[in-house]
Amino acid sequence: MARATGPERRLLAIYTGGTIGMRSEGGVLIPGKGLAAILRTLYLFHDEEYARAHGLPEDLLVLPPASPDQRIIYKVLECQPLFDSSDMTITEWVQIAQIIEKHYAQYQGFVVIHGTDTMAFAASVLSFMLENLQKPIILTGAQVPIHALWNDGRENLLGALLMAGQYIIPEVCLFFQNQLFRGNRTTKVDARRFAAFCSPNLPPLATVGADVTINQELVRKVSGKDQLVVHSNMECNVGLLRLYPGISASLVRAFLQPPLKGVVMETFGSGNGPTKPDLLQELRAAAEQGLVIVNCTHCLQGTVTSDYASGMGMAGAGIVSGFDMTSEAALAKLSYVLGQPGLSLGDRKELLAKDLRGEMTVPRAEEDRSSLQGSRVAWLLSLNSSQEANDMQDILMPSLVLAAAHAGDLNTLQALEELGRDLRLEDCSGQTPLHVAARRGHAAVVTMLLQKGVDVNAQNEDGHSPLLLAVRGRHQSVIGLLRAAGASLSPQELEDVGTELCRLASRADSEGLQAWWQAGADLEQLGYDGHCALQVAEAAGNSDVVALLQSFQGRVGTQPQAP
Ligand SMILES: NC(=O)C[C@H](N)C(=O)O
Repeated sequence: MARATGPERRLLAIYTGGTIGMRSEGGVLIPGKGLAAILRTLYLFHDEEYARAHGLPEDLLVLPPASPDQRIIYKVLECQPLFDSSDMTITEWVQIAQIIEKHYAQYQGFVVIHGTDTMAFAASVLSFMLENLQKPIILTGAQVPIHALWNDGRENLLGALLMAGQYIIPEVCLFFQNQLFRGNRTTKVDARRFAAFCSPNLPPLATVGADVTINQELVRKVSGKDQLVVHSNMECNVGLLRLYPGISASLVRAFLQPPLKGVVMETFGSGNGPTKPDLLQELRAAAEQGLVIVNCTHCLQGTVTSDYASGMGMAGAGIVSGFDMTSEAALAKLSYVLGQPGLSLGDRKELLAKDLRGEMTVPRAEEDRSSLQGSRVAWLLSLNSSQEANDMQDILMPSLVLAAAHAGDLNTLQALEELGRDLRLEDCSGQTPLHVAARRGHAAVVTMLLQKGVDVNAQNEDGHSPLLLAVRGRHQSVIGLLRAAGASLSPQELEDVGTELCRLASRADSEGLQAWWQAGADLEQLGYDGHCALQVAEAAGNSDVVALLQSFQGRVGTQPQAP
């Protein structure tokens, strides 16, 4: 973390509300206007003499000298209306991000004065909305109003201004009680004590005592050239579901209904949950219908693993591990990832599995698994001199090929193919590399495998073809590639498609319906109760889906082939 230089540092303090500026009315605290006026009267927050001597405009405040050769000059931008943060939503946080975007060039840092109740959510959302940050954005607030005699607001706000003014921290942070945290790692843990926040799975970026101690290696590095990108398109239909002992399948089903598009599921311990088949079936069905589920532990510390039989892996491959993310960060990430336009379901899950803004610790083994290049492959391929080595290659090769297909690792597949390895190998469950690549939506790998002449309609042990897996993953480009290569759904795969289409229609899942149509399914097939998807969509009032289905009517067999 570089120390900021220059005689003047300009900051924008965006005041959104919260206890820090509240006043008492009728015995309760309500957001209070005029924070800048209060700060102007406090010497620690404004050096009037300096302001006059330097002819600073009326709306600027200046801190007393923090170092002999530097002044921090700031402006308080008061939002209208001011909020108790319990009332804030993604809409307000998008507005804050847009304010930052508008003033980004003018200021060297930003402080967001915010209520504490939802501050961890706000910090998490802002961290995903603001990509390629080169300047500090520091959220702070208080447990007690700043004008009270005994309060934490003064210390917190002054600390946030000093950190934003004196250091170049290219992150969304939260400053509270002398600690600077990465914002998307925080959670509020105390309703009354001044130490209201903690960062359970990442140490603070900085700690203030007699000295300011910076945890250099934790601070994210600035990438010099990249422009700030503000992602305002955040998906609001995301939710949080906390599992508890005895939770019923019907309750889970009720919660997972449209318009919900993604859910953070808080599970027990290291990512475990009840193994009741009906509950798992609900989760599996929802995931298959395209609902994105992120598994986070409801423990304050620790990470989701796959150590137990009761792990959520039981519910199927549809559930993404949130590792050690807080629920606040997971919800924000889900909202960001689902809000990104033009991505397939597989792409979205891949993004969720990555550490995007320092919000989670991905175990090293996971990272390694996603890229097979490097020492292990090189080692394996170098073993070509002895019979023993050949035997070893024969044993390991199918899983290596499948793992490369899973990771979308085209280079490794090409290397293996050049060495004469058979890309049509299947594993013990009949899964071919094409199945795996189709399921994950890796269009480049699918193209390469098709060019090598693999069987486009190969069936795995469950009788599933690569096309069906691509449909389930809603990977439209892959569906197009497979269809162009002659793939078609088998009568067995189409057996109960009517019921599935009705479910998709009831969930307003246009993407899912489109995938089936593209794969050649007849969308007029009736479900188990004799209704078709169009009737279900009409009854549910899903007008977009009705329009989509009507546009497909009478077009069976005319679906586009390769893109
Ligand atoms: N301490 C606080 O700021 C709590 C307040 N209810 C808020 O979140 O706005």
